[in-house]
Amino acid sequence: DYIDAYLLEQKQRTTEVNTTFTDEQLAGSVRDFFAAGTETTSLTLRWALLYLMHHPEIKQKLQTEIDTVLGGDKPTMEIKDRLPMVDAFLLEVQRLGNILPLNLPHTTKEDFWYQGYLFPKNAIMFFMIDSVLSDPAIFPEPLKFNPERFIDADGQFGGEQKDKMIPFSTGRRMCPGEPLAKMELYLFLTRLLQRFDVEPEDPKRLPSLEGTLGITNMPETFNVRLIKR
Ligand code: HEM
Repeated sequence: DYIDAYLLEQKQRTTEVNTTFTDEQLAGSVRDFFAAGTETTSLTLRWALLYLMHHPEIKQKLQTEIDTVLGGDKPTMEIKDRLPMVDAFLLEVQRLGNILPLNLPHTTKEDFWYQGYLFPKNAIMFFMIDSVLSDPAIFPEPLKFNPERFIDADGQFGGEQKDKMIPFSTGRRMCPGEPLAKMELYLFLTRLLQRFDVEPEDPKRLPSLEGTLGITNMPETFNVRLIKR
């Protein structure tokens, strides 16, 4: 669909001087979508599996919610709002899994001063997502895995802490894939927990929750048992 829309737009701009709708630009955007769209969601799901193994009581809550609302029906976007615990769990996974803690690099287009510091033109800057997601002033007990922090007084997905979550960054360059990523995470997790129990290979030796920091924050390789329900 994206390529179709792009090619149509390109056709309408054939007479435009210096158009950015070039074949090279199209190849670059498609490559970006693959790079930015596959590793991110799969990495988040790997963190989700780890937290499910570490918190069987939360897994149980999620399965009860899913069974009560869906029974055996397929999850759809229409009923998503009726699964607040699923949303809260995924957001807490995004907070502690924190897959892009350093964000992506940005460059200053011109010199500017901020709080007495000069940021020269062409400086490479990282707006650290981690400085927000692990801030105890925003998220009390930030190291504690606690999806309920995103459940409001009415038992719905909401509350102040939810509004402070920025795993997709903020501003004009924030992730354009946010709606797609959220849809994928919700559909995948809900269907998985509806069909399978997620168990560690050895309950006495749970896989580590320590991440390895590169461009992304990646969990160590681990095994998981998926048992048909
Ligand atoms: C859990 C999943 C994802 C997370 C946490 C995530 C997070 C991010 C972050 C933090 C940025 C940098 C924003 C900035 O520079 O301020 C970004 C950029 C981007 N993301 Fe995502 N992303 C996810 C999934 C996706 C998906 C599914 C797609 C598309 C299929 C996507 C496409 C992009 C693109 C194209 C950019 C670059 C935008 C630009 O530079 O203007 N992302 N993402």
